[in-house]
Amino acid sequence: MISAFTGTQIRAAEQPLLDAGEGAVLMQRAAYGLANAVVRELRSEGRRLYGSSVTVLAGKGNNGGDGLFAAATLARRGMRTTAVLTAGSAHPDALAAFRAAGGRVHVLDEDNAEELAVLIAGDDVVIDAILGTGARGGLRGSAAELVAALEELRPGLVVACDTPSGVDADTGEVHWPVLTARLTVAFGGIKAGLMADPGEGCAGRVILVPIGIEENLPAPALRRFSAPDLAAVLPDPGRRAQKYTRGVLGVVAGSGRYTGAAAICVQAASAAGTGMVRYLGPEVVARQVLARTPEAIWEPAEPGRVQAWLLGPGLDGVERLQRARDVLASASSAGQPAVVDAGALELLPERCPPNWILTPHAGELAALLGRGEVRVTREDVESRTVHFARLAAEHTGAVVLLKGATTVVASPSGTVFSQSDGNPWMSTAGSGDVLGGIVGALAAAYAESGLDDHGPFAALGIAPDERWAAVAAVGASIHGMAGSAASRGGPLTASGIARAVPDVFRFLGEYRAG
Ligand SMILES: NC(=O)C1=CN([C@@H]2O[C@H](COP(=O)(O)OP(=O)(O)OC[C@H]3O[C@@H](n4cnc5c(N)ncnc54)[C@H](OP(=O)(O)O)[C@@H]3O)[C@@H](O)[C@H]2O)[C@@H](O)CC1
Ligand SMILES: Nc1ncnc2c1ncn2[C@@H]1O[C@H](COP(=O)(O)OP(=O)(O)O)[C@@H](O)[C@H]1O
Ligand SMILES: [K+]
Repeated sequence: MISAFTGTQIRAAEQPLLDAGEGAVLMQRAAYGLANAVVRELRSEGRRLYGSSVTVLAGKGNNGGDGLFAAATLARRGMRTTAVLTAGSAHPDALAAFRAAGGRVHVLDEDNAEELAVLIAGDDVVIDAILGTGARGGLRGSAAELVAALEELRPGLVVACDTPSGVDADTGEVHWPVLTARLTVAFGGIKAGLMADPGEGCAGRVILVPIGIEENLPAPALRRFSAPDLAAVLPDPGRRAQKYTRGVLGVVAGSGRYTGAAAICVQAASAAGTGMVRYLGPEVVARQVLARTPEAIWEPAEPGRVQAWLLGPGLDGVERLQRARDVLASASSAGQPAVVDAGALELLPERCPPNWILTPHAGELAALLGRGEVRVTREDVESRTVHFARLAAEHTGAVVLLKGATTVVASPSGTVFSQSDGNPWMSTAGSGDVLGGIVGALAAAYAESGLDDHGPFAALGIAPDERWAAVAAVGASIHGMAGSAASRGGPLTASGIARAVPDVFRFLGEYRAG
């Protein structure tokens, strides 16, 4: 698992070493890692170090110290180096080292921000070391002006020191302006704000430089499944598997108006390895569902046994909504997991069971919170994704999967997962229905087994009260990977994402085997 931590957690992990007088050693390790990352990045672009230029934007704290020490190393290796001190003063030892290595220093003031921005934009590399985990709020005054001007000028390779200045390291909230980084070099632990939107969008690729505090780190604030973890947890039918042990998913979706949503989510659930899909809906929709997925079973009356439910995609009309309400009530009393999307989100009881997974986008989450008297807009949710996903999980008692470029999953216990495996082509109609089908299929597969203490989630150290959130995160990741496979850099359709799902399972299966 990829782990991420709050600034407070990282600082607490640093404290014993600071108390032991090792602060300078930590900073040297960070600076060395940062300088090496810049060198590797330049070389990977086929550029020579000697004669290339770098400017470090250095704030007055330790983040600026890291940046100045790193720039001193780069100066010694032949780069033309400049420092812009954004707060007048800087870490004394780091500044001395930088000057001793031959670096040039400018001090940002009220009048020279635009002029400096033009100079810096001509450099090959810009290191953003203005603010790190000690930041309170965003950039202000001349530093804000400089960064805003520089961002407009589209500078060369921007490397953020520990975190892009202006991104809240804990939450991913962004205080504009921010210099969008191509690479962020994080020290000791990745900051949680680099794995949640909108912060993740400013961080570029994130690499971790260990600095010797790792043993002191507590349980992470946020986790992400990577390919080996997915391979380890994916349902793997045993030799004597049969369709009922693989998981049966009941689907309440679609209406005369939105037939496609039902067809797509059933197709996706089938593609994601469910043993059987039972479709509950009107005949006119069922015809389309079966035309696309003849393997599905249409249940016009009381359905046969199911292990999990998916409700909501394309749901509309009084009669259909009442059916969904009845199914939710029986799922609740039977203890069955349910994936609740779109139209069914407004049918939720005040408290949901912890094995229900709600899959709103930002607008739907704002509406959901509004029912609990939290008045927020879609934009509010988009700017504080982790905060509002957690709040909704706390209020509803269910797992909340908030869809987006980065999808955040909050469990009612407070745990947060985040996945970012897709691409912007996936923002297309029906894409969310595919996600619903995938998560529904996984919920059915894991309902019978897999989530107990002998299952693969336990083996990854995921606590019992985090496991349904983990299932949702696995679904989000498979959805993103299928989107990437379907897109290969070009447009895609939701059906194309669904068709690519078996390839993702195959890829991960080979990963497991090899
Ligand atoms: N601890 C360690 O040994 C290690 C730490 N490491 C590194 O240190 C970083 C944390 O360093 P840090 O704690 O010095 O804080 P940092 O992020 O540089 O900035 C805070 C400074 O800026 C100021 N300031 C605050 N907000 C502001 C704003 N909005 N706009 C303008 N100014 C603002 C604030 O001053 P104040 O306003 O409080 O007077 C303070 O002086 C961490 O991210 C990592 O890179 C690594 O080297 C490993 C070892
Ligand atoms: N920019 C993006 N990058 C990656 N994935 C995205 C992006 N925008 C949307 N998605 C994904 O596409 C899906 C869209 O779902 P949703 O908003 O419910 O659309 P619809 O209702 O049209 O199906 C979500 O799973 C979301 O995570
Ligand atoms: K920074």
